[in-house]
Amino acid sequence: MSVEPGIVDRGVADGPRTVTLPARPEGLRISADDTAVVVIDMQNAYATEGGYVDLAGFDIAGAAGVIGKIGTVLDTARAAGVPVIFLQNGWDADYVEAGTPQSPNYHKSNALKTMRAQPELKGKLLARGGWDYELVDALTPKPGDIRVHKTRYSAFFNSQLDSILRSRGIRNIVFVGIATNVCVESTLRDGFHLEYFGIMLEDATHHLGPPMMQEATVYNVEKFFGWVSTVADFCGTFGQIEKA
Ligand SMILES: NC(=O)N/C=C\C(=O)O
Repeated sequence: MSVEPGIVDRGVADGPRTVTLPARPEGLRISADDTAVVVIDMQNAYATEGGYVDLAGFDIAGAAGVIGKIGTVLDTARAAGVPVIFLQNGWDADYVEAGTPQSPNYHKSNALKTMRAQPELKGKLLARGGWDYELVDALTPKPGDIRVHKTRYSAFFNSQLDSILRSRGIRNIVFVGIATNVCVESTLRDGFHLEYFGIMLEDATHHLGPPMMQEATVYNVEKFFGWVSTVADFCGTFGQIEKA
């Protein structure tokens, strides 16, 4: 249902916790009461030199730049009483959760491939309990934030995420994190099929691979799976809301 041209409004009640978030292709009329921020995989593995994607040969130069932006988004969300949910990607220390050679993950995961090529890294990459798996220091969760473990690219697959969101009445998910074109996009797409409204803050996400990967996901989200907004627009709207 769209009551104003250029605004998607599914009928949320007006009130001090309802905002119109500027986004593409339309603005979204949403309430802080049914919105959560989901932070995808801001772990040393993906955002710190010496972590998995760096060791696997990806360029992580741009990753550090999103950490501060995500911090700003999270401060705004917490002040507005919007739940903050951190996803952490990886497996148990014995890699049972990573799958056997019968799993495509065994063959496609660049972390598993890197450890097979460099056996001295075994047990270090994306293993729960280790430095690589930990969230970057600057984004340490605050009291009230929620952490969710995941074992595949989509945060909805075999995780607690869906029930955590449903039990809080969440309908809108604001996505930040790494990597735009892998775990962010996979999760936003699965969320679409589960009837969540997915909003990606484009300047608080970072891609793996060439810059066109960021552009491709922005295009996909805007055109097919959700909405694209920015840190300034999120903070400019949700920043006006006070905790209930
Ligand atoms: N967090 C991600 O987007 N991860 C991408 C690749 C991987 O985990 O191997």
